[in-house]
Amino acid sequence: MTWAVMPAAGRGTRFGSETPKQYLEVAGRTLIEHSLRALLGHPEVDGIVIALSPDDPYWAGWREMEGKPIYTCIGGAERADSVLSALQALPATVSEDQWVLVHDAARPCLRGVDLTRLIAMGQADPVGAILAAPVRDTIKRADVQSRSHLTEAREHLWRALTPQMFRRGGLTRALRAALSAGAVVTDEAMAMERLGLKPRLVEGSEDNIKVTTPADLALAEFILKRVV
Ligand SMILES: Nc1ccn([C@@H]2O[C@H](COP(=O)(O)OP(=O)(O)OP(=O)(O)O)[C@@H](O)[C@H]2O)c(=O)n1
Ligand SMILES: C[C@](O)(CO)[C@H](O)COP(=O)(O)O
Repeated sequence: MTWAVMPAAGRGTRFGSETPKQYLEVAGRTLIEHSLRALLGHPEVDGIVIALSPDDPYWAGWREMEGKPIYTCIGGAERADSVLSALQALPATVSEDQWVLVHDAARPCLRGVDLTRLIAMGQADPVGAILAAPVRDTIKRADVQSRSHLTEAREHLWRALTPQMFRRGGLTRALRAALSAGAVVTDEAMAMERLGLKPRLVEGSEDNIKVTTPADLALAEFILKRVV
């Protein structure tokens, strides 16, 4: 069985709305509620800790959903700080060896079949696993004038998604080490990679999008009304 943590303390600056994007509504629910239901509706997820911004007036105050407990904590300045805060706020009954899923509140389109595959492959792996999507476009590396000067070999390029699944203790130690070294850590796998560990990439659905800009919100609505 697994627990989950959800970084939901962002302000959505790239989205540009007064209301933080995780509280915007699509297909009848807020993004955070879609993301919570995708996790807590899965039979192998036992409960969740959500990291919220300290002055969050939008949080609905749920204490359970789909019969699973919801706890909250205060997030931090960066996403990694929020994830670490939520890991530390997990119940004491969640042991150091227990698997934990980290999923963005801003990814409302997570499919149950992808979560099932991630949990199965992650639990069989010595390091852990993340959902990811193979890159389908040609990738260019640009110079300072935004001119293309190199084309990356794309057969080994993936886009990292969430959830990302690691053992509570190992991920906590990896994030603490990265943050105390002042490293920029944009996902959990990066913290593990810094320690020389190689998380398993588990192919997930292309439509498990992260809502970052208004165009993404319209796409999320289309996806949620059709296939998820
Ligand atoms: N200090 C932060 C920053 C982000 N997040 C969360 O991490 C997820 C992914 O981050 P992102 O899409 O970058 O959200 P924001 O930081 O809100 O967006 P922006 O960078 O445009 O401000 C989101 O669910 C966001 O709420 C968080 O918990 N704590
Ligand atoms: C964790 C993540 O969603 C994987 O792609 C991504 O790194 C989050 O980046 P953001 O800039 O915090 O949205």
